[in-house]
Amino acid sequence: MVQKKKGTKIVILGSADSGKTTTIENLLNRKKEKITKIECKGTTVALDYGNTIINGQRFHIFATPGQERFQFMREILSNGLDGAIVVIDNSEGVTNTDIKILENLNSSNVPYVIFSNKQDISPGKIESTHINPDIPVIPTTATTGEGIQEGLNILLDLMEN
Ligand SMILES: Nc1nc2c(ncn2[C@@H]2O[C@H](COP(=O)(O)OP(=O)(O)OP(=O)(O)O)[C@@H](O)[C@H]2O)c(=O)[nH]1
Repeated sequence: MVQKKKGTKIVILGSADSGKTTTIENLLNRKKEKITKIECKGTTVALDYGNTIINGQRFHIFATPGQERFQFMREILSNGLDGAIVVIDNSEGVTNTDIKILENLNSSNVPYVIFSNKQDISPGKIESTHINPDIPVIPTTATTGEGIQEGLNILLDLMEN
C-alpha cells in the first residue's frame, strides 16, 4: 500500500554549536509550538523536533546533532527530507562537517538555504568554495531571531518552485 504523505519535512543541519537548536526554538516558539529535544548537557544527541502549520500546510521540522559522532543521526533524519536549512556559525566559518553536509545537499535535488549565524558576534559574509552560488545565504542571529523567519520564507519559496 502506498502511504499518503502527511506534511512536509524540513531538516536543520550544521556543525556542533552552530545554533541549530536555537534556530528551531526561534521558529517554533514564536508560534507557541512544542519542541521535543533529545539532548545531554545542552548538546543534541539525537534530535529536536516540532511541527507547525504554515499557510494551511503541516511542516515537520527536525534539528540534527552537529557532533561528528552523531553523523548516523544526520543520515537517518535526512531520509525523505523536502527542504533543508544549513546553520553555519559565521564566527567559526565553514567546517569539515559543513563541507560534507553541503556536498551531500549539492549532489541532491533537495532545496536548501544557508543561515550564516551568530551575526551579532561575527557580522559579515561567509566565504567558501563549497557554497554553491545559486544557494541563498541568509545572515541570522538565532538568539534574537534576526533573519530566521525571512530565511524560512526564502526556503518555502524554493520548495514551491
Ligand atoms: N551570540 C550568539 N550565540 C548563539 C547564536 N545562536 C546560538 N548561539 C549560542 O550558541 C550555543 C550553541 O547553540 P545551539 O543552538 O545549542 O547549537 P546547536 O547547533 O544546536 O548545537 P549541537 O546540538 O551541539 O550541535 C548556545 O550557547 C547558543 O545560545 C547567535 O546567533 N548568536
